Amino acid sequence: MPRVKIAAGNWKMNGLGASTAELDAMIAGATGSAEVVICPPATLLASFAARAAETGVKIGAQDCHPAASGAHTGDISAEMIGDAGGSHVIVGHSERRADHAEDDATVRAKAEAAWRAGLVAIICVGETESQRDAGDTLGIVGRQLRGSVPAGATAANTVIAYEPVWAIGTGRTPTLAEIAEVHDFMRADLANRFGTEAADGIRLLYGGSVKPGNAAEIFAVSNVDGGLVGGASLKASDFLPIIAAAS
Ligand SMILES: O=C(CO)COP(=O)(O)O
Repeated sequence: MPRVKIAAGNWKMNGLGASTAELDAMIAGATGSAEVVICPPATLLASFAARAAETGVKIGAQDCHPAASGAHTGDISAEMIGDAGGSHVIVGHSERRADHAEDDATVRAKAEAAWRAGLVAIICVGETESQRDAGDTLGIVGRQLRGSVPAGATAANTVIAYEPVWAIGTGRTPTLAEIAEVHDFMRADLANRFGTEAADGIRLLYGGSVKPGNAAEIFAVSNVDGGLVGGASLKASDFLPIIAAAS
């Protein structure tokens, strides 16, 4: 079965109440076949989910705690995300791996928490520049995949995002051949673990300096099923052409 492409927006620590106008424009303009997921900061999750209800746009969070509730000041659980109307949650973003020392075991626990709450986990992996320079890209991505993606991953509960750390927010991207190499490798690695059928259904997103000008060529690469977009997902004028490129 052909995989429906996803245009996912990660707003990171950006967005205030006034940004609702951008969400509204995205909802109005997202008319193609792509699945659209917008992940605003937690402060906007419930209001965005209410606005996007009954539209084709889905709302996700950017992180969750592994536990369902408890004494974890400042954290939010996957159950809370679902309660607020979210359907997806990003886990293991490189900014969280770096800023909050999240390792693969933590990311795996967060993905399991997402599933427990009925959310789709968008699990991020990707090498740093020095790891790529050392020729270690596939080793790192393979290790992160095996460590971060829990047993039981299916097309329905999991999306993987390959985000080379050096491409995030830099305007630099790997070549199309380099993206293909990693995505083909990830598909094969998932097939080894979960079987061909599950692996064939899991969407593999590319993230890192996806823009209106490069989205179509990146989304046409073998085993690229859409994008996880940071900066260019904040404005409808940038994100709508990216959604169109995924449609
Ligand atoms: O980190 C990213 C999405 O999660 C990518 O960010 P940019 O699109 O701003 O490079």
